[in-house]
Amino acid sequence: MKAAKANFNYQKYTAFPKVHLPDRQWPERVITQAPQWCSVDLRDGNQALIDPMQVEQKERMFDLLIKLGFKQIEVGFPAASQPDYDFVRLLIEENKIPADVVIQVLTQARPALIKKSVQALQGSRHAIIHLYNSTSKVQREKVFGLSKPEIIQLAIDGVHAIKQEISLYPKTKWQLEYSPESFTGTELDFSIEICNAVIEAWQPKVENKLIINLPATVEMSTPNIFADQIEYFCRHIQARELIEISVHTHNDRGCAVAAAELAVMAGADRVEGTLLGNGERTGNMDIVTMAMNLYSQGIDPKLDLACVNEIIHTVESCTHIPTHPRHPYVGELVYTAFSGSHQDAIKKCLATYQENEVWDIAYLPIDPKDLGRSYEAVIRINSQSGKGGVAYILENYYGFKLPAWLQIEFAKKVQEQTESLARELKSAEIIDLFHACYLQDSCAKVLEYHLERQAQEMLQVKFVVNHEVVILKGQGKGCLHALTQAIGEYLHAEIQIQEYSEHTLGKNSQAKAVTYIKLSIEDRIYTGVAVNEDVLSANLNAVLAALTFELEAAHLQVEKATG
Ligand SMILES: CC(=O)SCCNC(=O)CCNC(=O)[C@H](O)C(C)(C)COP(=O)(O)OP(=O)(O)OC[C@H]1O[C@@H](n2cnc3c(N)ncnc32)[C@H](O)[C@@H]1OP(=O)(O)O
Ligand SMILES: CC(C)C(=O)C(=O)O
Ligand SMILES: [Mg+2]
Repeated sequence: MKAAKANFNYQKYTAFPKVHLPDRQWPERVITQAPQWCSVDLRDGNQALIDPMQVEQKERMFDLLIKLGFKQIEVGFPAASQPDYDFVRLLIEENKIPADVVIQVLTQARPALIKKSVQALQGSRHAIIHLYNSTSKVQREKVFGLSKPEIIQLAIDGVHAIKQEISLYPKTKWQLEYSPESFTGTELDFSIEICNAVIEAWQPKVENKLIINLPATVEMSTPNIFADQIEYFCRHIQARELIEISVHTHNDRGCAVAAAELAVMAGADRVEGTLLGNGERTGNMDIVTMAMNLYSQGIDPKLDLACVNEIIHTVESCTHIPTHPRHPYVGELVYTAFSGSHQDAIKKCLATYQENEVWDIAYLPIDPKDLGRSYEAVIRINSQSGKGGVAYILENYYGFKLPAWLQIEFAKKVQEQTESLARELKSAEIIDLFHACYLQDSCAKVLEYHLERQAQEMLQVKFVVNHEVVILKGQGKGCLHALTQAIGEYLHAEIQIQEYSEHTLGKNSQAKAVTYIKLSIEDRIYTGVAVNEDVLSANLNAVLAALTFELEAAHLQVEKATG
């Protein structure tokens, strides 16, 4: 794209006016149930695409929306394009609309377009015809060149044209949705005036309510101001009991979800949006995010969003718009922690979490498993990670429960590696590094041992050093003590056991034992890790592994001295 010369100048803009509503009620309200959702993926989402969907793609998207549980779906703008018209016909003629689902189509207030839209819907059981016209000052004055009464007349004429067309198809249950398009840029009292005129022209009934949809066609203010607009509208519109208030927010300021949520607190009954937020400019309100926000508060979102991968796949294949890896709830990276303190906190919380208790895990607003994500991706290791994350990987994927001192030691080696490679280390690379550091085949290992319990433990142990068999004998308070005493004599050094722990690696009867040991000779520290079917062998091998280098050096000295 060729860059235009920038002319960054905030003085070109002015603040959006506040709504005078000193006794506003919405800030004290909480959302306790899901609104009526209406998907506009197949219309608003579609009209924003570089290549609008073909009938086959629309079918796939429609099937997904049904699967997720949408009961109202705006399926297109049938007067605008042939694929949109054909798709509506296909849904009706091939009986693809479930009995509890209502389709909706959009039309401008122009007689020819209304006629075609109603024709497209003929034969449907229940349909919502969605009429819109722009009402904002800028649109009235600069786009339409019409006065306020003329704009009202345009809407009224549209309602009458719809009434006339639908009278030809009495078997269909017709519902009207009216949108004063560009509501956010419209004087509130004028929005109310035009909607009252539409109510009077349509004459809604309790059993067939008129939907009045208040769009943030362009998001122009903070969400609290939008909420004020909605509450003001709800309090002043006539026949509130005969209408459903719907909102349709766009994301120009990045607050479409927040605006829709506050609008529901302010009295909206219904919310229009798209899956993952595709739509004009910065997109429509993302229904997945808003529904998951409800879910995360323990509220039934009335949509089943568990099949996240299918949602992403279908949306991407129909829109050709990739999903951001940090997209709320569904992005590839949103349940992943790279940073040390986050990993540590997640690891500690998950360790104590019991199935079916209220979810309360640091840094994870919901359980990734609810959306089919595994914990595998939760903790990933790069140079920002700490011992907690590394320990989590070793314990959860490979069964090694490193003692705290070894977590610290090994995390340093991991960090050296991530820094030198300047990238993430995959879990397989972490276990490889662990093997390379502590579990090398070349470590000295016991061939045979004999242990006799007398006043002290008497140990005889046979192992290979520098390809030669060495036999040592020692005694002590336990086998480890006996072995370090025996090796100490061989090395002419005093060996101290600083740390020791062991656990089983795995859960079945064939589970192996793993021993972690930290030894010291003077101020030198030696770490040993060993895995064996037999706990005693694991203990002995851990000591030998820690001291392999010293044993090899001492063995060479002995060889030299004895010729
Ligand atoms: C905020 C929204 O998302 S609104 C929905 C917008 N979606 C779309 O526009 C997608 C589909 N639209 C289209 O394919 C085309 O615009 C069509 C087929 C509907 C109409 O096409 P055309 O008549 O050829 O062209 P165009 O859209 O430029 O028409 C603009 C005219 O319609 C008028 N108009 C625009 N909106 C409306 C409306 N809601 N009600 C009545 N008249 C309207 C304009 O004032 C303008 O009138 P003018 O010709 O007297 O200047
Ligand atoms: C047609 C209307 C509802 C619309 O899409 C908008 O105003 O954003
Ligand atoms: Mg829109």
